[in-house]
Amino acid sequence: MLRIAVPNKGSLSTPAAEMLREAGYRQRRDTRELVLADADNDVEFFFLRPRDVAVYVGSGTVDVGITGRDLLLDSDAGAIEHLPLGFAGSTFRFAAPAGTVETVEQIAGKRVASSYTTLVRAHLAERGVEPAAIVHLDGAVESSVRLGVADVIADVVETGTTLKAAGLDVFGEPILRSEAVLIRRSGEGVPDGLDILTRRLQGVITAREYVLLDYDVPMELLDAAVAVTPGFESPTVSPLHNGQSAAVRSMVRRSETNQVMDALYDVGARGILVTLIHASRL
Ligand SMILES: Nc1ncnc2c1ncn2[C@@H]1O[C@H](COP(=O)(O)OP(=O)(O)OP(=O)(O)O)[C@@H](O)[C@H]1O
Ligand SMILES: O=P(O)(O)OC[C@H]1O[C@H](OP(=O)(O)OP(=O)(O)O)[C@H](O)[C@@H]1O
Ligand SMILES: [Mg+2]
Repeated sequence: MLRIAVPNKGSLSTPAAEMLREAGYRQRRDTRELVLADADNDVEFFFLRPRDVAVYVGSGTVDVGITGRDLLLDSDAGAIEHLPLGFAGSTFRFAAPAGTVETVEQIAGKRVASSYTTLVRAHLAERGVEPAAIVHLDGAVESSVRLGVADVIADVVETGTTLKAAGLDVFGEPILRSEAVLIRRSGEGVPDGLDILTRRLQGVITAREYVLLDYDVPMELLDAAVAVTPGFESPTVSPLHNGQSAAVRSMVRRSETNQVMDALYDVGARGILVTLIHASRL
C-alpha cells in the first residue's frame, strides 16, 4: 500500500485534496481525520503539517508526499521533487521598505526575517552576502520590519497584496519560483504504486491545462489549419460526408484557446467547438 503524505492545513491543503479527488482517490470528510485508507486504490493518506511532509518522506516513514517546492528546499530532508503539480504557484522574494534596500548585496549587515531561514541562509551564502542576523519567524513575516525585529524580509509572494499592505517593495531577482510538488525519498528506488499515482496526477494536470478543439475545414485548407493545432502527436482528421471538408480534433492549451480559435477562423475553419477534458491518460 502506497503511503502518501498530504498537507492537513494551510494554502496547499484544499487544492491538494481536490486534485487527489479528481484523480479518483477517496478524501477525508472531516478535517480532523489524520489517516485515511483507500483500499480500492491501494493507498493510505496521512494528513500532516505541510512543513513536515518532506521530513516524513525523507525519513522513509511515508513513501511520497505533497508539499511546496519552497518548503522542500527549506527542509534539508532527503527528499526530491518527483512531479510539479501546477497549483499554489508563488515566488519567494526579498522585500524592504521602499528606498531602503534595493539589491541583494545591500542586505550585508542587515537583519533578515523569514519563515524559510535555511533557504535564505543558503541563498545569501552563495552570493557571499553576510547579513547581521537571520531571524526565524513562523508567519506574518511582513510585520517584522514595522515591529523592529528586521530590516528586510524574505517571504512568499503571490498577488503582492500582503507586501503592499505592509508598505514593503520587492527587490532583486526572485529567490525561487514555487508551486505544489509531489516528492519522494532521494537515492532510493521508486516505491511500488508510484507509477499509477503519477499517471493519475499527470492525467488531472493535463485535463486542467488542455481543452479539446473540434472544427470543420475545407480539404484545401486542412494543412494550414492543422499547422495551427498540431496537438500532442498529430490531430485526428475525419472526412465529412460532403467529401470536400474534414473534421479535425486536437488538444490545445487552455490558456491559448481564444488565440487559436481566432487563428483557425482566419485560416477558414468553421464550426469551432471547445470541450473541457474531464480526465486523461496520455
Ligand atoms: N498566498 C499564497 N499563494 C500561493 N501559495 C502560497 C501562499 N501562501 C503560502 N503558499 C504556499 O503554501 C506553502 C506554505 O504552507 P503553509 O502551511 O505555511 O501555508 P499557509 O497558507 O501559510 O498556512 P498557515 O495558515 O499555516 O500559515 C508554501 O509552499 C507556500 O509557497
Ligand atoms: O502575495 P499575497 O497574495 O498577499 O500572498 C502572500 C502571503 O500569503 C501567505 O501568508 P499567509 O496568509 O499564509 O500568512 P502567514 O504569513 O501567517 O503564513 C504568505 O506567507 C504571504 O504572507
Ligand atoms: Mg502561511
